[in-house]
Amino acid sequence: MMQHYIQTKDANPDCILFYRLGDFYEMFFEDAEIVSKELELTLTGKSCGLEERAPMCGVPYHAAETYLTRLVQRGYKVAVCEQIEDPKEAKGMVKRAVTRIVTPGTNMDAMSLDESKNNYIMGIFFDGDKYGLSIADVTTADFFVTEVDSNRSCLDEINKYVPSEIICNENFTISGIDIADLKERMQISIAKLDVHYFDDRLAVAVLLEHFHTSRLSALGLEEFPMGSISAGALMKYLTEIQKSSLEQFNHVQPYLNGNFMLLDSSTRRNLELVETLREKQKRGSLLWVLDKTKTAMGARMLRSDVEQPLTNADLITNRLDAVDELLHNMMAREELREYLNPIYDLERLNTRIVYQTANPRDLLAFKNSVAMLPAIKTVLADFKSKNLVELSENIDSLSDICADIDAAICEEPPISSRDGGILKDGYNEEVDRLRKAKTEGKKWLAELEVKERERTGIKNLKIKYNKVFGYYLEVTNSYKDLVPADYQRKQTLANAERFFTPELKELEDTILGAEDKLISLEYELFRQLRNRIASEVSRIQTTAKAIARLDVYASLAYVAEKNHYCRPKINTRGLIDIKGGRHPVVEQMMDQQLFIDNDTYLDNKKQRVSIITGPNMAGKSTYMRQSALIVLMAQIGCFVPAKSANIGIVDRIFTRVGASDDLASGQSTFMVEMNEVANILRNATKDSLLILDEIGRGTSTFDGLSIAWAVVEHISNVKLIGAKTLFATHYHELTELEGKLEGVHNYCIAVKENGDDIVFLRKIVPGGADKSYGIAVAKLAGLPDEVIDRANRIVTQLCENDIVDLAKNIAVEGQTTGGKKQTKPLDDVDKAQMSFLDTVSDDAIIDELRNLDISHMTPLEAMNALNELQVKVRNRW
Ligand SMILES: Nc1ncnc2c1ncn2[C@@H]1O[C@H](COP(=O)(O)OP(=O)(O)OP(=O)(O)O)[C@@H](O)[C@H]1O
Repeated sequence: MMQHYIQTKDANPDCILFYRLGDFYEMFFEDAEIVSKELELTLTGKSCGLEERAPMCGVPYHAAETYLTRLVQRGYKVAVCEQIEDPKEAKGMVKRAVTRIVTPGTNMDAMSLDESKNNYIMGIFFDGDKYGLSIADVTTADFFVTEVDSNRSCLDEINKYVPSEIICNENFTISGIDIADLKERMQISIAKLDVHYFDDRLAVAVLLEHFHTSRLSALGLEEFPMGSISAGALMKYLTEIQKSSLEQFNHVQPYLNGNFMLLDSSTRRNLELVETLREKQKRGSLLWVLDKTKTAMGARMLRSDVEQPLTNADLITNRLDAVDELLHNMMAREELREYLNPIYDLERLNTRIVYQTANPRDLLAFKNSVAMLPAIKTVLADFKSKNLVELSENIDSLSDICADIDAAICEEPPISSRDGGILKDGYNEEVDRLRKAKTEGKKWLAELEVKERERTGIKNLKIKYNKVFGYYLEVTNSYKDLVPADYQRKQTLANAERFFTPELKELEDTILGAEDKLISLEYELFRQLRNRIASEVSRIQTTAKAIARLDVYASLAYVAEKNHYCRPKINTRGLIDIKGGRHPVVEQMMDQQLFIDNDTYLDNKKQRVSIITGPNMAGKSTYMRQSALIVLMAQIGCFVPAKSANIGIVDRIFTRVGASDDLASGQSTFMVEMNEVANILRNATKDSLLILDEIGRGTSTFDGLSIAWAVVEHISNVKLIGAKTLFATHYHELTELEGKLEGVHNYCIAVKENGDDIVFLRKIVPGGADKSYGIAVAKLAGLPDEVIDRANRIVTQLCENDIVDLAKNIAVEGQTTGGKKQTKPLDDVDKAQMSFLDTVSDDAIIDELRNLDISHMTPLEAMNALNELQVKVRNRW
């Protein structure tokens, strides 16, 4: 055995070997050490004919999947070695061989995985220029193929799918990203495969053969040569490690990035689409609000919809029509949701059936789920919208499969398919006959027990059974003397003895013979039934997808009704006009009545950029995110939290919000911010929506202000970008851009002053904010009075210093541009003002400057006034 173990391990060096021995899987040597450490199991030793005992660790057969899954989730690969019938030998001859390899991306044990998430494995083929990508979920049989041409887009795709495993060619790199880092931080298992996997002819041949076609165009892949190679390599890898064909993959979905709204990874995170930024949990995300699905399939589909909004107006409108119809047919919708409720994860059940791991209870669950389909079809028959009609057509009631399972499997079958007791009486004559023999045998045993008690006078004589000795007569020591001579001893215990008689032996043969035959016959019939269902894989899958889609529409309709959403109009003119918009998540977190709604208006012409000012905590971020989320929700085909909304389709949403860390570790917050801004400026188009929150905050005030200013100039310029933009800032100077740059307008979030305190009105109004109120907000937050007083004094000093600096600048500018010499040192505002006067020969400006009463202005007003003068001076010279 040990020799075979070592050979098998040598053939699978990167796997932990689960070696089946009887009722246990055993691991040896370093595998045993890893398993005992990771799973906190006892490490023992086994001699196995070796001189020294080999370190050994074991897990029971029935619990192996749980242990195996835990190892795989930690990034290990596990090879499972079992006894199988040797196809080369006569029937009944067995050998030990690796039956499957389980990797993070191919772990099908749905019990221990989050069913609302897909478990993706991704293939990447990089030729130094482009990335060919293929993405598969072994359990749900989703299979996507695409190509991207920049490392950023490749990273975005990885972030979109968050695969558990990536297989790639040797050349794979993403410049600027350390692959080891990707592995570590995103917990992705990455395997670089041998070059022959990615051989273009071989890989494409694997793909074509799998789909029984001779042309890539038949799969819609003619435009994806790189993606096809990656798909072929992935297919080959999966076939090899699963040691079986991939029958469930009967469909490949190529997609062009242009079919979906592009969301880069930071935007996906910032908008908290499927999990919150900080806690990384679903509660508090957009998905949390929208997901009222009843099935795991529906939950998965909604999640991927949220991550991939559409860009095609017709497709969006069709989805909205379906949601609309379900919204307005409340009774029918709720009836449908009732029917969806008991439906199990048909996609995962289907895969278990195909992989022959489905047990009798799985088939029963399958039957109970499928039993709902005719009722669903009946209710759907009254619906008229295109997508619902199509769904109804795609739902096969699968009544033949349901009838087959119903005829065969009993009401409460065991979990294991090898324990017997699976089939209904009357399903198979031979099963019925053997069952009778078995029950009759039990009756005979009871009769024999009574007879022997009477014959021997041993009152507590019992006929018992165990796996090692079979049936035996047990006599306690107190009756030992009454044991007749024809009893043959089988075993002696401390307080009893066990015997058998020829009659008991004969009975045992009949009963156990019947039992063994019955178990293997039941298993065989169960297997036949399972294989028959597996041959219908494609019908089941189409139905499962249609049910998932119906569940998504019904969930969106339910949420729209419950949360008072409206149907968005969709336009392709680039107009975004939201009246009374609300933040879908924030309004759920508070009493809905308390959320103050706001309008958003952006277009491709006069209203491209909104500069939004307002104190901290006023609601700027909430407002900007809500606008982005409403656009995104509309493009998913979902109703939106607003009184009315007209949404011009956007090709991308970019966000730059707050401080965030990124995969590109080792960079400062400001560096990350600038990287993201650079990415936006490079990739945004006139059809994009940009949410920029406090750009430039991470550096010194004047550098930050200058960067923010230049960014707005660049974005608003139609020749350069011209994207629709919401730009929140604490740099009030930026409000000067209104009127200077075409399409730029000021908005602020209103607050009311109440003595030293402020009241947040949360309403967005045209115009710029006059003050920043930072210290007032700090006071609201409960900072001690002495700190607040000190902060007020410091801010006054700071602002005055700024004014001195500014005045100095003006003066110096005056010297150099006006030609007059200025030698006096300048160290306060008055001096600056005087010296400035010396340099200026223009009477009008001198008068203006003289009349400036800085001491009665807020520091900011003073700065602005001096700024304006500076501009005037410059313009004159
Ligand atoms: N329209 C609204 N109605 C009711 N409450 C709101 C509204 N908008 C925001 N809020 C509340 O105000 C809080 C602060 O909002 P937000 O973070 O958007 O402010 P901000 O102006 O971006 O602040 P900062 O400049 O400090 O980042 C939110 O957490 C929310 O509870």
